[in-house]
Amino acid sequence: MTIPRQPPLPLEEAQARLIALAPRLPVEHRATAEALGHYLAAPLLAARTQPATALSAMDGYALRAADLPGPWTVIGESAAGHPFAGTVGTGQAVRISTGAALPAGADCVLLQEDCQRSDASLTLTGTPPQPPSRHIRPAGMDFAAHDPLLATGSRLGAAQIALAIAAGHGHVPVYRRLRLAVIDSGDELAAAGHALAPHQIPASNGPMLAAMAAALPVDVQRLGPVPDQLDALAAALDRVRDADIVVTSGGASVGDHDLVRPALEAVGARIDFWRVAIKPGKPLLVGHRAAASLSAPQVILGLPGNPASAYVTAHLFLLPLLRAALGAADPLPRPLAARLAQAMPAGGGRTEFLRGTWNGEAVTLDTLQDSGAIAPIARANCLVRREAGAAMRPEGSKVPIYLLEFGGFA
Ligand SMILES: Nc1nc2c(c(=O)[nH]1)N[C@H]1C(S)=C(S)[C@@H](COP(=O)(O)OP(=O)(O)OC[C@H]3O[C@@H](n4cnc5c(N)ncnc54)[C@H](O)[C@@H]3O)O[C@H]1N2
Ligand code: MOO
Repeated sequence: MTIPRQPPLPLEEAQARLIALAPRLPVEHRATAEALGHYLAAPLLAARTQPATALSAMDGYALRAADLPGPWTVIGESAAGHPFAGTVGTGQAVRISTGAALPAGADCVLLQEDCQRSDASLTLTGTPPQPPSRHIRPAGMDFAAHDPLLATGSRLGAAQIALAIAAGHGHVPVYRRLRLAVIDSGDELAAAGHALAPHQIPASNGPMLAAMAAALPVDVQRLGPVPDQLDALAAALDRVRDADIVVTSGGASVGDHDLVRPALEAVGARIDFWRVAIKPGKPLLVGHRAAASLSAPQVILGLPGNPASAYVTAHLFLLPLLRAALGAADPLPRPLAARLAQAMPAGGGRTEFLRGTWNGEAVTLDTLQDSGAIAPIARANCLVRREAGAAMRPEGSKVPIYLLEFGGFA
């Protein structure tokens, strides 16, 4: 099967078509403490009220605001985890610590710095709290039972895990971990750490792509480097039949040894589209094939071999595909506006993603934008977007940038 030669797709259309192919993974109930990086498969409602009862926010004395300015008689203590059993009556106070339950009858916490205690008697020496309830956290201040807390598709980071656990959820519904196969291909490639002849280079794309996926709940299987032979590539694709998603790098272009497309056809995959109007990354290839062991067809993403092309297309296509399959509500990278520290030359025929450095105020473009260069992608902390045919932008103009976090680890 050959695909008709069509013009490269516009970026947004290609991204939408790829995301529409994302396999939906089965839902599982995972221990919340072990769900870091997963996306919620259902909305999370509070299963309890927090705090369940009014608590003191400070160390001091719980008393009745109507009794101000005192004096009081201290009748007991409420410590965190050890509430006072009785009721605070007129002229009475209870010693209270931060996080302890406010005793019945009390509606004011006086800071210990603002009073003086001698045995059971307590007198005001400073300013009473204004309003009197200032140091009290009312029941339900954080959330109440049945409150919606996190929407479907929210990602569980440290704070979201804390919230889910505080809201009474020991387990959360998430999609199961995704199986990703990463294949390096090319006769010139040698596995990391091997001695190299001058015509060889280390296969760096596979480890790079695996590292980019590692921040997501993904199990990565790496293969290769696979030689530029149709049967070797087809055999590698056969070995990864059980993966939810397969990503290759290299061999996606028009050269005599660019065999990813024929290999996909040889293993019965359907090509969805080939080539996107972006620089770097034009020869991107997308296909899929049915697999008996999978509930959804496997998606195969053929990234270009040039390291900067593979890196940029992984940000624009691979990570969004993984996020979509894992249930993200918002899988595409989101740009922010940054000021150019220098003029940006006019754009060419494709939408470009230039390697740059943003210092919090302005963005500087790398002087080396060759898609075969790895040093600039390691220096960059952002990609600067330049539309096809864009006019020259003077220094100080606002341009869209995509932050790369820590070398793509986000
Ligand atoms: N006549 C044309 N030539 C090329 C075109 C074109 O339209 N017409 N497109 C160019 C563009 S754009 C790109 S991008 C590259 C991509 O080609 P491939 O995806 O087929 O990649 P390869 O040729 O296999 O490799 C390109 C380059 O990258 C190095 N490479 C490959 N795999 C790895 C790896 N795993 N780790 C590190 N480096 C890797 C490889 O050695 C090559 O130097 O095609 C242009 N050509
Ligand atoms: O698209 Mo290629 O990635 O320009 O070098």
